Amino acid sequence: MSPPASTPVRDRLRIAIQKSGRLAEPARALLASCGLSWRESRDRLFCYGESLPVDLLLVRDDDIPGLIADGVCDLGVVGRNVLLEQGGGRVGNGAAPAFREWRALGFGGCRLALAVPDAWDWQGPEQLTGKRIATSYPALLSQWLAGQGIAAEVVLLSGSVEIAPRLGQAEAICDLVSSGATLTANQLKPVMTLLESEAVLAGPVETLDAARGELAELLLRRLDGALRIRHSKLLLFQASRRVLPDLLPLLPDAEAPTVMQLDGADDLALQALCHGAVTWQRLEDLKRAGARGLMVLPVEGMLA
Ligand SMILES: Nc1ncnc2c1ncn2[C@@H]1O[C@H](COP(=O)(O)OP(=O)(O)OP(=O)(O)O)[C@@H](O)[C@H]1O
Ligand SMILES: O=P(O)(O)OC[C@H]1O[C@H](OP(=O)(O)OP(=O)(O)O)[C@H](O)[C@@H]1O
Ligand SMILES: [Mg+2]
Repeated sequence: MSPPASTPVRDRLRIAIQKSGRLAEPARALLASCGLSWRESRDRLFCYGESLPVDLLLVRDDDIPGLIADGVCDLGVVGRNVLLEQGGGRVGNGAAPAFREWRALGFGGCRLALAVPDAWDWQGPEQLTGKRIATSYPALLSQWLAGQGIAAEVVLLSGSVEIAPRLGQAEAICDLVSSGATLTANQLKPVMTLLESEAVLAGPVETLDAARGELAELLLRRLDGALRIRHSKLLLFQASRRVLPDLLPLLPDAEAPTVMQLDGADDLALQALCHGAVTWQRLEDLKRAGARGLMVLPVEGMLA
Protein backbone atom coordinates (compact mmCIF):
# COMPACT_ATOMS: atom_id res chain seq x y z
CA MET A 1 0.00 0.00 0.00
CA SER A 2 1.53 3.36 -0.93
CA PRO A 3 1.04 6.07 1.70
CA PRO A 4 -1.25 9.01 0.96
CA ALA A 5 0.60 11.93 -0.69
CA SER A 6 0.53 13.96 2.55
CA THR A 7 2.14 11.18 4.66
CA PRO A 8 5.89 11.63 5.05
CA VAL A 9 7.86 8.46 4.33
CA ARG A 10 9.03 6.80 7.55
CA ASP A 11 12.18 4.75 7.88
CA ARG A 12 11.42 3.65 11.44
CA LEU A 13 9.07 0.75 12.10
CA ARG A 14 6.02 1.61 14.21
CA ILE A 15 4.12 -1.02 16.21
CA ALA A 16 0.78 -0.31 17.88
CA ILE A 17 -0.01 -2.11 21.12
CA GLN A 18 -2.80 -1.74 23.66
CA LYS A 19 -2.18 1.15 26.06
CA SER A 20 -3.81 -0.64 28.97
CA GLY A 21 -5.82 -3.80 29.21
CA ARG A 22 -5.28 -7.52 28.89
CA LEU A 23 -2.81 -7.46 26.01
CA ALA A 24 -0.75 -4.42 27.06
CA GLU A 25 1.87 -5.98 29.32
CA PRO A 26 2.32 -9.33 27.54
CA ALA A 27 2.71 -7.52 24.21
CA ARG A 28 5.38 -5.24 25.61
CA ALA A 29 7.17 -8.10 27.35
CA LEU A 30 7.22 -10.16 24.15
CA LEU A 31 8.66 -7.28 22.11
CA ALA A 32 11.20 -6.61 24.86
CA SER A 33 12.23 -10.28 24.70
CA CYS A 34 13.06 -9.60 21.02
CA GLY A 35 15.68 -7.09 22.20
CA LEU A 36 13.60 -3.94 21.79
CA SER A 37 13.84 -1.15 24.34
CA TRP A 38 12.18 2.26 24.36
CA ARG A 39 12.17 5.73 25.87
CA GLU A 40 8.63 6.75 26.83
CA SER A 41 7.20 10.13 25.90
CA ARG A 42 5.72 12.25 28.67
CA ASP A 43 2.15 11.61 27.52
CA ARG A 44 2.94 7.86 27.59
CA LEU A 45 1.31 7.35 24.21
CA PHE A 46 4.50 6.96 22.19
CA CYS A 47 7.68 5.06 23.01
CA TYR A 48 10.80 5.85 21.01
CA GLY A 49 12.81 2.77 20.09
CA GLU A 50 16.36 2.97 21.44
CA SER A 51 17.96 -0.38 20.65
CA LEU A 52 16.44 -0.50 17.13
CA PRO A 53 14.45 2.02 15.08
CA VAL A 54 11.19 0.39 16.19
CA ASP A 55 8.74 2.69 17.97
CA LEU A 56 5.62 1.82 19.94
CA LEU A 57 2.27 3.53 19.74
CA LEU A 58 0.03 2.96 22.78
CA VAL A 59 -3.64 2.93 21.77
CA ARG A 60 -7.06 1.30 22.31
CA ASP A 61 -7.03 -2.18 20.84
CA ASP A 62 -10.04 -1.42 18.61
CA ASP A 63 -8.01 1.26 16.80
CA ILE A 64 -5.12 -1.03 15.83
CA PRO A 65 -6.48 -2.58 12.59
CA GLY A 66 -7.53 0.85 11.29
CA LEU A 67 -4.12 2.34 12.11
CA ILE A 68 -2.49 -0.41 10.05
CA ALA A 69 -4.99 0.07 7.22
CA ASP A 70 -4.23 3.81 7.18
CA GLY A 71 -0.47 3.25 7.23
CA VAL A 72 -0.16 5.18 10.51
CA CYS A 73 1.59 2.17 12.01
CA ASP A 74 3.14 -0.86 10.35
CA LEU A 75 2.36 -3.66 12.78
CA GLY A 76 0.11 -4.17 15.78
CA VAL A 77 -0.62 -6.61 18.58
CA VAL A 78 -4.33 -7.24 18.80
CA GLY A 79 -6.81 -10.03 19.48
CA ARG A 80 -7.69 -12.17 16.46
CA ASN A 81 -11.32 -11.48 17.40
CA VAL A 82 -10.85 -7.73 16.84
CA LEU A 83 -8.79 -8.20 13.68
CA LEU A 84 -11.27 -10.54 12.02
CA GLU A 85 -14.30 -8.53 13.14
CA GLN A 86 -12.90 -5.35 11.64
CA GLY A 87 -11.65 -7.17 8.55
CA GLY A 88 -15.11 -8.65 8.06
CA GLY A 89 -16.68 -5.23 8.55
CA ARG A 90 -14.41 -3.64 5.91
CA VAL A 91 -15.02 -6.35 3.36
CA GLY A 92 -18.78 -6.11 4.08
CA ASN A 93 -18.53 -2.42 3.21
CA GLY A 94 -16.83 -3.21 -0.08
CA ALA A 95 -13.28 -2.24 1.03
CA ALA A 96 -10.28 -4.38 0.08
CA PRO A 97 -8.61 -6.35 2.92
CA ALA A 98 -5.85 -4.10 4.30
CA PHE A 99 -4.46 -6.08 7.25
CA ARG A 100 -3.94 -9.70 8.13
CA GLU A 101 -2.58 -11.94 10.87
CA TRP A 102 1.20 -12.32 10.59
CA ARG A 103 1.82 -14.46 13.68
CA ALA A 104 -0.18 -16.02 16.51
CA LEU A 105 1.44 -14.94 19.78
CA GLY A 106 0.23 -17.50 22.31
CA PHE A 107 -1.34 -15.21 24.92
CA GLY A 108 -4.75 -13.51 25.34
CA GLY A 109 -6.49 -16.79 24.63
CA CYS A 110 -10.30 -16.71 24.59
CA ARG A 111 -13.13 -17.80 22.31
CA LEU A 112 -16.04 -16.07 20.69
CA ALA A 113 -19.02 -18.12 21.72
CA LEU A 114 -22.74 -18.18 21.29
CA ALA A 115 -24.55 -18.57 24.60
CA VAL A 116 -28.19 -19.07 25.52
CA PRO A 117 -30.06 -19.01 28.86
CA ASP A 118 -29.42 -22.05 31.06
CA ALA A 119 -33.10 -22.98 30.79
CA TRP A 120 -32.94 -23.45 26.99
CA ASP A 121 -33.04 -27.02 25.75
CA TRP A 122 -30.38 -26.48 23.07
CA GLN A 123 -31.00 -28.60 19.97
CA GLY A 124 -28.92 -26.72 17.41
CA PRO A 125 -28.41 -23.43 15.57
CA GLU A 126 -31.80 -23.56 13.80
CA GLN A 127 -33.35 -22.70 17.17
CA LEU A 128 -31.96 -19.19 16.69
CA THR A 129 -34.23 -18.47 13.72
CA GLY A 130 -36.14 -15.25 14.34
CA LYS A 131 -34.35 -14.66 17.65
CA ARG A 132 -32.39 -11.56 18.73
CA ILE A 133 -28.70 -12.13 19.49
CA ALA A 134 -26.75 -9.43 21.37
CA THR A 135 -23.07 -9.01 20.47
CA SER A 136 -20.13 -6.64 20.07
CA TYR A 137 -19.06 -8.75 17.07
CA PRO A 138 -21.74 -8.09 14.44
CA ALA A 139 -19.60 -8.97 11.42
CA LEU A 140 -18.37 -12.30 12.79
CA LEU A 141 -21.83 -13.23 14.06
CA SER A 142 -23.53 -12.23 10.78
CA GLN A 143 -20.97 -14.27 8.79
CA TRP A 144 -21.62 -17.28 10.96
CA LEU A 145 -25.40 -16.93 10.77
CA ALA A 146 -25.20 -16.59 6.97
CA GLY A 147 -23.02 -19.73 6.84
CA GLN A 148 -25.63 -21.61 8.85
CA GLY A 149 -28.44 -20.21 6.71
CA ILE A 150 -30.18 -18.75 9.75
CA ALA A 151 -32.15 -15.50 9.77
CA ALA A 152 -31.77 -13.91 13.21
CA GLU A 153 -31.57 -10.30 14.38
CA VAL A 154 -28.15 -9.03 15.46
CA VAL A 155 -28.41 -6.56 18.37
CA LEU A 156 -25.24 -4.48 18.66
CA LEU A 157 -23.95 -3.73 22.19
CA SER A 158 -20.48 -2.37 22.96
CA GLY A 159 -20.14 -4.08 26.36
CA SER A 160 -21.90 -5.98 29.17
CA VAL A 161 -23.42 -8.18 26.49
CA GLU A 162 -24.17 -11.01 28.93
CA ILE A 163 -26.84 -8.99 30.69
CA ALA A 164 -28.92 -8.46 27.52
CA PRO A 165 -31.16 -11.55 27.91
CA ARG A 166 -32.09 -10.56 31.47
CA LEU A 167 -32.92 -7.04 30.30
CA GLY A 168 -35.13 -8.42 27.53
CA GLN A 169 -32.92 -6.95 24.79
CA ALA A 170 -32.11 -10.32 23.24
CA GLU A 171 -32.77 -14.06 23.60
CA ALA A 172 -29.15 -15.14 23.09
CA ILE A 173 -25.68 -13.58 23.09
CA CYS A 174 -22.39 -13.90 21.24
CA ASP A 175 -19.37 -12.71 23.22
CA LEU A 176 -15.86 -13.58 24.35
CA VAL A 177 -15.52 -16.37 26.87
CA SER A 178 -12.42 -17.31 28.80
CA SER A 179 -13.14 -18.96 32.16
CA GLY A 180 -16.91 -18.96 31.55
CA ALA A 181 -17.50 -17.22 34.90
CA THR A 182 -19.32 -14.24 33.36
CA LEU A 183 -21.72 -16.56 31.51
CA THR A 184 -22.41 -18.58 34.65
CA ALA A 185 -22.99 -15.45 36.69
CA ASN A 186 -25.62 -14.43 34.16
CA GLN A 187 -27.35 -17.84 33.97
CA LEU A 188 -26.12 -18.44 30.43
CA LYS A 189 -24.45 -21.48 28.85
CA PRO A 190 -22.12 -21.60 25.84
CA VAL A 191 -23.51 -23.68 22.96
CA MET A 192 -21.30 -22.93 19.92
CA THR A 193 -17.76 -21.63 19.42
CA LEU A 194 -17.54 -19.25 16.47
CA LEU A 195 -13.84 -18.43 16.81
CA GLU A 196 -10.81 -19.49 18.83
CA SER A 197 -8.87 -16.32 19.55
CA GLU A 198 -5.52 -15.22 20.91
CA ALA A 199 -3.31 -12.17 20.55
CA VAL A 200 -1.75 -11.91 17.10
CA LEU A 201 0.84 -9.78 15.38
CA ALA A 202 -1.10 -8.00 12.65
CA GLY A 203 0.45 -6.37 9.62
CA PRO A 204 -0.55 -5.01 6.25
CA VAL A 205 -1.63 -7.25 3.39
CA GLU A 206 0.74 -5.37 1.08
CA THR A 207 4.50 -5.61 1.60
CA LEU A 208 6.27 -2.83 3.48
CA ASP A 209 8.83 -0.63 1.74
CA ALA A 210 12.49 -1.71 1.79
CA ALA A 211 13.73 -0.07 5.02
CA ARG A 212 10.73 -0.96 7.18
CA GLY A 213 10.36 -4.32 5.46
CA GLU A 214 13.90 -5.25 6.52
CA LEU A 215 13.21 -4.18 10.10
CA ALA A 216 9.98 -6.19 10.10
CA GLU A 217 11.88 -9.25 8.83
CA LEU A 218 14.45 -8.87 11.58
CA LEU A 219 11.73 -8.54 14.17
CA LEU A 220 9.86 -11.59 12.84
CA ARG A 221 13.01 -13.71 13.00
CA ARG A 222 13.56 -12.70 16.62
CA LEU A 223 9.88 -13.16 17.41
CA ASP A 224 9.87 -16.67 15.96
CA GLY A 225 12.89 -17.49 18.11
CA ALA A 226 11.26 -16.00 21.22
CA LEU A 227 7.96 -17.82 20.59
CA ARG A 228 9.73 -21.09 19.96
CA ILE A 229 11.59 -21.10 23.26
CA ARG A 230 8.81 -19.54 25.32
CA HIS A 231 8.07 -22.78 27.15
CA SER A 232 11.34 -24.52 26.32
CA LYS A 233 13.85 -25.85 28.79
CA LEU A 234 17.28 -27.36 28.36
CA LEU A 235 17.53 -30.74 30.04
CA LEU A 236 20.97 -32.07 31.00
CA PHE A 237 21.56 -35.54 32.37
CA GLN A 238 23.79 -38.61 32.27
CA ALA A 239 22.88 -42.20 31.52
CA SER A 240 24.26 -45.54 30.43
CA ARG A 241 24.11 -46.17 26.70
CA ARG A 242 22.00 -49.29 27.25
CA VAL A 243 19.08 -47.32 28.84
CA LEU A 244 18.88 -44.86 25.94
CA PRO A 245 15.98 -46.74 24.28
CA ASP A 246 13.99 -46.34 27.53
CA LEU A 247 14.80 -42.63 27.90
CA LEU A 248 14.18 -41.30 24.40
CA PRO A 249 10.43 -42.10 24.34
CA LEU A 250 10.12 -39.88 27.45
CA LEU A 251 11.39 -36.93 25.40
CA PRO A 252 8.93 -36.78 22.47
CA ASP A 253 8.97 -32.96 22.40
CA ALA A 254 12.78 -32.70 22.44
CA GLU A 255 14.90 -31.74 19.47
CA ALA A 256 17.40 -34.50 18.59
CA PRO A 257 19.42 -34.70 21.85
CA THR A 258 23.14 -34.04 21.83
CA VAL A 259 24.87 -37.18 23.08
CA MET A 260 28.44 -37.02 24.39
CA GLN A 261 30.50 -40.00 25.42
CA LEU A 262 32.10 -39.83 28.88
CA ASP A 263 35.22 -41.65 29.99
CA GLY A 264 33.60 -45.01 30.72
CA ALA A 265 32.59 -46.58 27.38
CA ASP A 266 29.02 -47.05 28.54
CA ASP A 267 28.53 -43.58 30.09
CA LEU A 268 26.86 -40.78 28.16
CA ALA A 269 26.09 -37.12 28.88
CA LEU A 270 22.93 -35.91 27.16
CA GLN A 271 21.55 -32.50 26.42
CA ALA A 272 18.00 -32.11 25.11
CA LEU A 273 16.01 -28.99 24.27
CA CYS A 274 12.43 -29.76 25.35
CA HIS A 275 9.61 -27.64 23.98
CA GLY A 276 6.90 -29.03 26.27
CA ALA A 277 6.52 -28.73 30.04
CA VAL A 278 9.33 -30.33 32.02
CA THR A 279 7.36 -31.32 35.09
CA TRP A 280 8.54 -33.02 38.28
CA GLN A 281 6.60 -36.09 37.15
CA ARG A 282 8.61 -36.20 33.96
CA LEU A 283 11.92 -35.85 35.78
CA GLU A 284 10.92 -38.69 38.11
CA ASP A 285 9.99 -40.87 35.11
CA LEU A 286 13.38 -40.15 33.50
CA LYS A 287 15.18 -40.97 36.74
CA ARG A 288 13.30 -44.24 37.01
CA ALA A 289 14.31 -45.07 33.45
CA GLY A 290 17.99 -44.59 34.33
CA ALA A 291 18.78 -40.86 33.94
CA ARG A 292 21.25 -39.48 36.49
CA GLY A 293 22.18 -35.94 37.56
CA LEU A 294 19.11 -34.41 35.90
CA MET A 295 19.31 -30.64 35.53
CA VAL A 296 16.72 -28.28 33.98
CA LEU A 297 17.95 -24.93 32.64
CA PRO A 298 15.95 -21.96 31.31
CA VAL A 299 16.58 -20.95 27.68
CA GLU A 300 17.20 -17.24 27.24
CA GLY A 301 17.43 -17.00 23.47
CA MET A 302 17.66 -19.04 20.30
CA LEU A 303 18.41 -18.18 16.69
CA ALA A 304 17.83 -20.97 14.21
N1 LIG B 1 -11.87 -12.84 29.41
C1 LIG B 1 -10.83 -12.82 28.59
N2 LIG B 1 -9.80 -13.63 28.80
C2 LIG B 1 -8.73 -13.60 27.98
N3 LIG B 1 -8.58 -12.77 26.93
C3 LIG B 1 -9.58 -11.95 26.72
C4 LIG B 1 -10.73 -11.93 27.52
N4 LIG B 1 -11.53 -10.99 27.10
C5 LIG B 1 -10.88 -10.45 26.08
N5 LIG B 1 -9.72 -11.02 25.82
C6 LIG B 1 -8.73 -10.71 24.75
O1 LIG B 1 -8.05 -9.53 25.13
C7 LIG B 1 -8.34 -8.50 24.20
C8 LIG B 1 -8.34 -7.17 24.93
O2 LIG B 1 -9.30 -7.23 25.95
P1 LIG B 1 -9.57 -5.95 26.89
O3 LIG B 1 -10.66 -6.33 27.82
O4 LIG B 1 -8.28 -5.48 27.47
O5 LIG B 1 -10.05 -4.95 25.75
P2 LIG B 1 -10.79 -3.56 25.78
O6 LIG B 1 -11.58 -3.41 27.03
O7 LIG B 1 -11.49 -3.48 24.47
O8 LIG B 1 -9.54 -2.55 25.83
P3 LIG B 1 -9.32 -1.10 25.17
O9 LIG B 1 -9.45 -0.15 26.32
O10 LIG B 1 -7.92 -1.16 24.63
O11 LIG B 1 -10.36 -0.91 24.10
C9 LIG B 1 -9.67 -8.91 23.58
O12 LIG B 1 -9.93 -8.34 22.32
C10 LIG B 1 -9.48 -10.41 23.46
O13 LIG B 1 -8.66 -10.74 22.36
O1 LIG C 1 -15.31 -16.07 30.59
P1 LIG C 1 -14.78 -15.02 31.48
O2 LIG C 1 -13.46 -15.35 32.09
O3 LIG C 1 -15.77 -14.58 32.51
O4 LIG C 1 -14.47 -13.72 30.57
C1 LIG C 1 -15.41 -13.24 29.66
C2 LIG C 1 -15.65 -11.78 29.84
O5 LIG C 1 -14.41 -11.07 29.70
C3 LIG C 1 -14.64 -9.99 28.82
O6 LIG C 1 -15.19 -8.91 29.48
P2 LIG C 1 -14.33 -7.87 30.34
O7 LIG C 1 -14.01 -8.44 31.67
O8 LIG C 1 -13.17 -7.38 29.56
O9 LIG C 1 -15.38 -6.73 30.50
P3 LIG C 1 -15.91 -5.76 29.34
O10 LIG C 1 -16.47 -6.63 28.25
O11 LIG C 1 -16.94 -4.93 30.02
O12 LIG C 1 -14.69 -4.98 28.89
C4 LIG C 1 -15.66 -10.54 27.86
O13 LIG C 1 -16.34 -9.49 27.18
C5 LIG C 1 -16.58 -11.31 28.77
O14 LIG C 1 -17.59 -10.50 29.30
MG1 LIG D 1 -11.30 -2.23 23.02
